[in-house]
Amino acid sequence: MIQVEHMNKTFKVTRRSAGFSNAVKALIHKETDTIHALSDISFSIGDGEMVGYIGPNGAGKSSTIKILSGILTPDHGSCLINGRIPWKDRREHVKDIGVVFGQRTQLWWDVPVIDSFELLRDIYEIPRNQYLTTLEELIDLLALEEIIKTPARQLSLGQRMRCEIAASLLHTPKILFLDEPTIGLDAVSKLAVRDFIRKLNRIHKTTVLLTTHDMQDIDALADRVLLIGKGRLLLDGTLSDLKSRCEPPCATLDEIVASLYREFQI
Ligand SMILES: Nc1ncnc2c1ncn2[C@@H]1O[C@H](COP(=O)(O)OP(=O)(O)OP(=O)(O)O)[C@@H](O)[C@H]1O
Repeated sequence: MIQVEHMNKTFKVTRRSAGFSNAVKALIHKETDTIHALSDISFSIGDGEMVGYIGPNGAGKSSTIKILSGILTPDHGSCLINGRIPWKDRREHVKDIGVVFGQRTQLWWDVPVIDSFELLRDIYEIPRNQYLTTLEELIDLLALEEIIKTPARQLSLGQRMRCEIAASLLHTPKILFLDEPTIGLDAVSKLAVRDFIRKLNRIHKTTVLLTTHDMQDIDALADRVLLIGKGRLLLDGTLSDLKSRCEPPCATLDEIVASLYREFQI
């Protein structure tokens, strides 16, 4: 169970003007701007739900995932995941969650993927028998047999993403956070990733929170959608709720979402 209440997050950034003299001035007198990444965000997600978290660039999606993963601390508000506060109970919390950031890797670049998996087994202290059973299932479902002995740097993006997803699940977490897992993937790889996430949810009842700009991911995977814009939660409903808000002639999900972004001026 994920419970987020009145969560706020700001970032302070140093204001910089172009030119050498301004750079010198900035060394002496720093001016800062405050970015309101998240403002009063509340939602809850039940066990086994698959929820899409959508919004335009800079809306606050990754900041939310980082807070839920325990990487960032919010300024105000509460967040409880399976009864734990992510950034305070990090050691225990990470055993319950898997995280995939589509734009980053958790695999060691120069070693065969299987060696990264072994290292993760040590880090998560996964009992060997449990590890071997999970690994066998992941190799099968994600078709990793042919690529598992290859160093991550030699893999295509689609192959690497399948390995990233496997890496995030070796410790059989109950919750999976996916931040743009299909970014840059070709049609075949996207379908493989979507198919796997559906199976994972069906077989293991894994809770999935998915951020993406690909509305076909949402169509294929999300039972429920949270729409965020400028750090505020604007909609929480099913995909049909979302579709019903758009006046015709919205034909595609992209058009529906674009019209919602216009409606909410985000
Ligand atoms: N470490 C940081 N320092 C300063 N500002 C940040 C930092 N991380 C995020 N922000 C700002 O917070 C806001 C929300 O960013 P966030 O990455 O959460 O958005 P997002 O919805 O994931 O965007 P995208 O779809 O482009 O990935 C943006 O204005 C961003 O510039």
